Amino acid sequence: MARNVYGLDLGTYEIKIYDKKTDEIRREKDVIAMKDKRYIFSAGDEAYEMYEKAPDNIQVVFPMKNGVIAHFDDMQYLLESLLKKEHQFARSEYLVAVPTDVTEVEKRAFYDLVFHSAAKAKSVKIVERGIADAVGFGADIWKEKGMMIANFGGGTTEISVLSNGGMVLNRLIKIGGEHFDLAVLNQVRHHRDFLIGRLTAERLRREFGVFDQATDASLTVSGRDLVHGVPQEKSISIGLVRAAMKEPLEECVEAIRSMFDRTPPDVRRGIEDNGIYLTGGLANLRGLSTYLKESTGLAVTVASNPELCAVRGLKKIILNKEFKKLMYSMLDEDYRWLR
Ligand SMILES: Nc1ncnc2c1ncn2[C@@H]1O[C@H](COP(=O)(O)OP(=O)(O)OP(=O)(O)O)[C@@H](O)[C@H]1O
Repeated sequence: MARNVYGLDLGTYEIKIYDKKTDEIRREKDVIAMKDKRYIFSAGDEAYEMYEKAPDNIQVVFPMKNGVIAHFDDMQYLLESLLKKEHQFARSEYLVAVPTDVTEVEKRAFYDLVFHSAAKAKSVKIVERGIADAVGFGADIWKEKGMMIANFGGGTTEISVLSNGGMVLNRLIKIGGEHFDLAVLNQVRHHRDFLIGRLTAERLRREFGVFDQATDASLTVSGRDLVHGVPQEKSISIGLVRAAMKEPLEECVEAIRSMFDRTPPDVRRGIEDNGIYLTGGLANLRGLSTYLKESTGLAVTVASNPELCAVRGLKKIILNKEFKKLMYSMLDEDYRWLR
């Protein structure tokens, strides 16, 4: 008998784990800190705390890149160290949310990560992340004729069109929170000759958001003056931060529009009625829903705690037999049903 069942949403920014036994959702930053490029120094939130503050011999590494596993061994270590905090995680069953628009090799890596880890999984099942999101949102996925889910995450934006419990269209764009942060960082460097860290850039975009009436706000942040090479504090205006986010935002809107245009007419009608459902942590960005509404002409609804929507869906799928057919094993012969 399996000891426990876990739901895993392995994000570029944060890992979310649902534990059936305790009925809890845990989240931890998807980061490890290495010492002298050889030893693991710390993992998860503790490692993230060291980002941009660590001494030279400590390297802070993000094992996921653009929604897929970039450093397999580091990711495996991180997952194991998170699961070890649980009791008796060996011989458990796992349900993993995986982006749809990735290669088979990338998809397989999610499976191998769990199956061949010290977790000694009893079984590993996969569910498309867009579907987990829809279930987490509370949609009646079997009956809905047309739904569009846009998951704005830390490293990617995944757009899914669903109908009657199946995926009709899906696209993973390599634009997420970290790209917005880099855009802000570069904008501040070019226009103010001032170098800020990525975490400061994240703070600026979280503070200002992308859309509301405010035009004269500013925030004083620390960085390095590039003309004199000294640490300084400077006031950064809302206009500069929002100008930086314009380009990545427009790319996301363009992807939503083109997917909507490619959607079959019957499914489209459903989307016109329901609007777009926003999930993923970046959906918390102030003004994003208004911006998308204005630029696409569709209604927009943001999930509550949108970053947890997919893992909430995993929980429902694990607990509820009616969702059983949404999961599949990569060992099943028909696992390529989406292609
Ligand atoms: N209140 C907020 N305002 C703005 N951005 C936010 C807020 N809360 C979280 N975020 C952003 O959400 C992103 C993380 O979202 P999420 O946890 O869904 O990503 P992920 O699942 O790890 O990444 P991905 O889905 O791309 O693999 C980060 O970039 C973070 O800055």
